[in-house]
Amino acid sequence: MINFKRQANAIKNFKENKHDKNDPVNKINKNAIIAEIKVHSPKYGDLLKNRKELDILKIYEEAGAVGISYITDKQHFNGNFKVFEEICKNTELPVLRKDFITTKDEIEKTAEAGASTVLIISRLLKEETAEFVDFAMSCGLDTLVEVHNKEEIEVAKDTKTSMIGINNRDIRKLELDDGTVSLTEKLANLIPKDRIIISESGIANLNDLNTVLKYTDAALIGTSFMKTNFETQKEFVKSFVRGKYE
Ligand SMILES: O=P(O)(O)OC[C@@H](O)[C@@H](O)c1c[nH]c2ccccc12
Repeated sequence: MINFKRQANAIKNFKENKHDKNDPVNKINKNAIIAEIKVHSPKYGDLLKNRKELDILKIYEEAGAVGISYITDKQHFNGNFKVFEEICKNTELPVLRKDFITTKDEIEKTAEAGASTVLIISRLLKEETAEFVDFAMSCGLDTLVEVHNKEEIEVAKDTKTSMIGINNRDIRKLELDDGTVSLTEKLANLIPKDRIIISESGIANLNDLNTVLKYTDAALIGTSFMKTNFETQKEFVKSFVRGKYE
């Protein structure tokens, strides 16, 4: 039986369109969207705006997201590990932990929290990237290895990671750049098709989404989902999942 709490399985299943046709949400799902509960961004400041993370989680679930992402980094993104644990406990969707992880202890902690996937940033871990992927897999986690240029794709290809994420933003600029989806267009063809390819960051509208999904299996979106207000958020996310504005 396929374990849908595993992010890589969930995306594959989504793509092959094998989801339960009787399920009213899945029936109309078209695009595999990992929705990020992003409470703060270095560029826009507070994105939560008095809402509750778990309420946003419900909205993302109801809108048909294929997975959830949460940034636990406190310094730049005001993340909170306790909130991350709560998110993992309160959803059947696979949850991705985003942080600037450089120790194996943090990977173990991620697995213990009940996450599905851990982000491994090749720019940070360099020649240790493959070892961190192996370690995360031995803890029962899926891995998303993040890349931003050709050299980093070479590093990612030398690992056993099931998923490779092209970050359209440059993490060295800590999100003060807008990111450009043309980076996905440029780099995606360099990644072998046996890996699940995810386009991350700077996806603001359906045009951007359609562009990246020509080359990738899934898209990871935070800021533009968080910037819509609570009342319209579900419809907005749904429009990305369905690939059309209603
Ligand atoms: O808010 P955006 O532009 O939709 O991006 C989401 C996500 O890709 C971004 O938050 C991110 C990508 N890689 C990271 C590494 C650490 C912290 C955050 C990130």
